[in-house]
Amino acid sequence: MAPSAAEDKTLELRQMLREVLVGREDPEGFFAMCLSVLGHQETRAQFQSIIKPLSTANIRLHSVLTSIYHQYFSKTEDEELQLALTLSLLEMEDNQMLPTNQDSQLLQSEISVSPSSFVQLKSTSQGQNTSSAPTGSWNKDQDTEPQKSSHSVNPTHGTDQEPSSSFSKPDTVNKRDQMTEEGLNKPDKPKRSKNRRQRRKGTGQQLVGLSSSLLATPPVVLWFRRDLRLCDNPALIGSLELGAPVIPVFIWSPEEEEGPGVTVAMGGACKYWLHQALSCLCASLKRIGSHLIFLKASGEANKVRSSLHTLEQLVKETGARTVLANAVYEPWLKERDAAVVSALQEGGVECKMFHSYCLRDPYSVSTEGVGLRGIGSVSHFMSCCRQNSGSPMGAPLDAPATLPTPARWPQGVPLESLDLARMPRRKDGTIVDWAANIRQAWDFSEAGAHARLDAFLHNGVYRYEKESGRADAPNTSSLSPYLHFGQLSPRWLLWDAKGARCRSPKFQRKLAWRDLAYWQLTLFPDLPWEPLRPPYKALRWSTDCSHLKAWQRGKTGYPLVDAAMRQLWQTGWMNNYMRHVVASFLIAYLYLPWQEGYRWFQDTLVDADVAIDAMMWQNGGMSGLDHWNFVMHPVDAAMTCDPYGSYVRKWCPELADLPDELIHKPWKCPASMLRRAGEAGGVALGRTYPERIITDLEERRSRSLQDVASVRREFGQYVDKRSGCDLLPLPPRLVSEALGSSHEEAAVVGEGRRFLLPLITRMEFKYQLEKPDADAASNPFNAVLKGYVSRKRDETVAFLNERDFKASAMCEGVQRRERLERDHRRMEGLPSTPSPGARARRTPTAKDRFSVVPSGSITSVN
Ligand SMILES: Cc1cc2nc3c(=O)[nH]c(=O)nc-3n(C[C@H](O)[C@H](O)[C@H](O)COP(=O)(O)OP(=O)(O)OC[C@H]3O[C@@H](n4cnc5c(N)ncnc54)[C@H](O)[C@@H]3O)c2cc1C
Repeated sequence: MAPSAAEDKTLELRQMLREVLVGREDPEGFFAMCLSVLGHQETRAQFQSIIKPLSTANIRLHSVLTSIYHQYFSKTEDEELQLALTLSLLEMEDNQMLPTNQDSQLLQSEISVSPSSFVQLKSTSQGQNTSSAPTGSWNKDQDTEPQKSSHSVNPTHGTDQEPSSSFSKPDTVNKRDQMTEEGLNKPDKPKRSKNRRQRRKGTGQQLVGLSSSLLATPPVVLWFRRDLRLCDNPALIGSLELGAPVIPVFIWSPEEEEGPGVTVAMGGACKYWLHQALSCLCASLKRIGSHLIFLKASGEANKVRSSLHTLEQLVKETGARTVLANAVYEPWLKERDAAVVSALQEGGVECKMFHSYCLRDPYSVSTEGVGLRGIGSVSHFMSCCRQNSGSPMGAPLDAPATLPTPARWPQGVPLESLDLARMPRRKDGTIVDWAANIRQAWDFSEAGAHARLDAFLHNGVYRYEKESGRADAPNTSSLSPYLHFGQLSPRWLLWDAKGARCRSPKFQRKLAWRDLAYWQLTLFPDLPWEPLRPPYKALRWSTDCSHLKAWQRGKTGYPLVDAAMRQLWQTGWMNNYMRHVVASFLIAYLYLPWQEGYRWFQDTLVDADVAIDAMMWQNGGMSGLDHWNFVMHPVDAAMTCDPYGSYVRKWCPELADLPDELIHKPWKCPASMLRRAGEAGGVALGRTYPERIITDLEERRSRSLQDVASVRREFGQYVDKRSGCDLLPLPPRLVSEALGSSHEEAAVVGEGRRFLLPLITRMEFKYQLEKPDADAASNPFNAVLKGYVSRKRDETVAFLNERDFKASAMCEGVQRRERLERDHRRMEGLPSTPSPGARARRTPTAKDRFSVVPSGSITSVN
């Protein structure tokens, strides 16, 4: 009887084990191979039996492999598995799990871009999309029939073009080596990713090389937008599958990006990044024999049509019959894309969109079967994804080795003429190079993204779970700008994060946060400017421009806030914890409207992202779907994020000589200490470093709470009488999901009756509603987060763990000694000693030295 497929795989892995034994493969590579061939569950079940022969042949190797296995399937696995399932990652198709040595078979089998990556703009349900996915395939028979020195194939695909010319099989090895040199294929990857890379190559890298006769076929326009990469780019691979020359273009259309409201979609820092990223992408395309055409959206007064107009001209000029792109999800851009697709298709041009910007297409996420309770939290969002798991997202795709070029390139404009990296000129004609520090801080290329990812997975990720808030150490990935501009796909990131030696569930969850933001934007297109909770629109916000300016420029007199705002100004970035600190300061202490913070971030962040930024500022501004359950104190927060003051020393060098204990509160320094600090004559508050712009922090907090209580009372119809929660007017899409009706029906129902949903609401606000004039100090749910509380808690937990362990070890030792003593006395016929249980005991209290009884209250951060 022929062996089953599963037996085949096990056999093959046993053979591979020999390679490990003779040192041709390393243990990690072998383990990665098992994961890749057998999948997660099977590896877990079978790995021990596969490596069993080693337990006699090479015990050391056996124990190394066993420890890799145990490390991988550690106790955090369940959480990870849950996340992966949520994101449909584990449901990959079999042909994506083929091992390295089946690559050659892949050449002959159908190669397709993951169906789930295709998004049809006209349809609303993901299910419909899959059926019409682009399914370029290789003709097996022709592929094996060499024509001169090349293989000839006849690609068939879902478009009305049927190119019949021949392909030449490319020298993928050389090309791949070349790519590796350029850093695109991540030369430093640990061995475990090698197999994955080769597998991805199977799905994309062989799809290259055009013979000259094919150049006569109509070209494909590959429209780059926020997917400025070669790796894991479904539209790029989709264009290769069509077997035609490819014209990569980028169209700059600022009005379309901006949409209908005040989104500041492309601020100065982002434009600068975009300029650099485009230049890098162009260089990468040149390395694979292609080119990037830059175009400015042109034409009609009706701005919604300007990209369309440019594309129509391009199609006319080049004779292209197909336009491919990866979808973007801002509602106004989706609308624009829908108009482009339908107009082009009316003109006989096939137009297809692929899905890759988020892990889940936000338009496919539904609350059906989950309900609306807890909406706005990432847990609720993940439940929605789990309950309504869309198509599997498949494995990441490798970059192609070459890209077929057209016989004649269309006319483009120089990148500089898009005016993305504009530098003002001084009167004397010299240029104000405001981006010099940004240039120094970042590598704008796709290779730079991969290098950062690798660096993070080898280093920062080990501290991510506990110390991602530290501002003085690079414990987070800093990948946000690359994700924003699509220089790194979230799928690639998640894939690598899951395959890394140290896997942080908290980090992987961040990608769900990212998806959540896009989902919220699709539900509430005015998220960037309109508070979602109606009462908070009426809050008494400050109009003090001097406060706003001081905040923007890092001159508030609070070193932690100033350091973060200066880091933002100089490098275009700060970590998540610091964003919370400065946002809390703006909103809870300065009473400035969150929209000001949002707009400043949009202008200065290199990762400024309309969806994420708006969601976070809405939440911080108390009017989002979720409420931050904390307010960061501008001084105490430093205990968590900058305990030794090194972050402040870096960004506020004028304070560098102050001692650690006082660097976050220079106003507490004795005058003599200030005078002595610093080389250039000390620190002079108000001169070399600003005085605090506000000093009455506690009072301001109280007023902020009282203001909230007052608007919640005034707009009582938006407060649930029973639970005290804020009520949200539901958008039609959520109503329809809740009622199980169509959007249109829901809109009709909604017109007559507004549906209000209770939202997660800060306990502090609920209490304040009952005692509107109480001050913040007397509110038992006071949300101000004292940095040291969480640190102290961590230390207490660590201490208890250590003590518990030591205590139990000591106890065991004592018991053993007592047992031996008892046995000895029995054998010697001696009287037994009194049992320890008979001794008088006293319950330990918190006052006892080294007591294990924890004391004090603990405030937790979400
Ligand atoms: C007021 C405020 C505004 C923000 N504005 C933006 C913004 O414009 N653009 C932006 O990308 N992030 C924004 N964030 C979220 C977060 O601060 C950044 O994503 C993060 O600091 C980027 O650093 P990192 O890549 O090292 O993150 P990591 O911790 O390494 O996380 C990895 C990735 O997960 C995503 N991510 C992390 N945190 C969040 C989050 N809370 N919500 C959604 N996605 C998240 C990002 O894409 C990030 O790159 C904002 C947060 C706050 C509090």
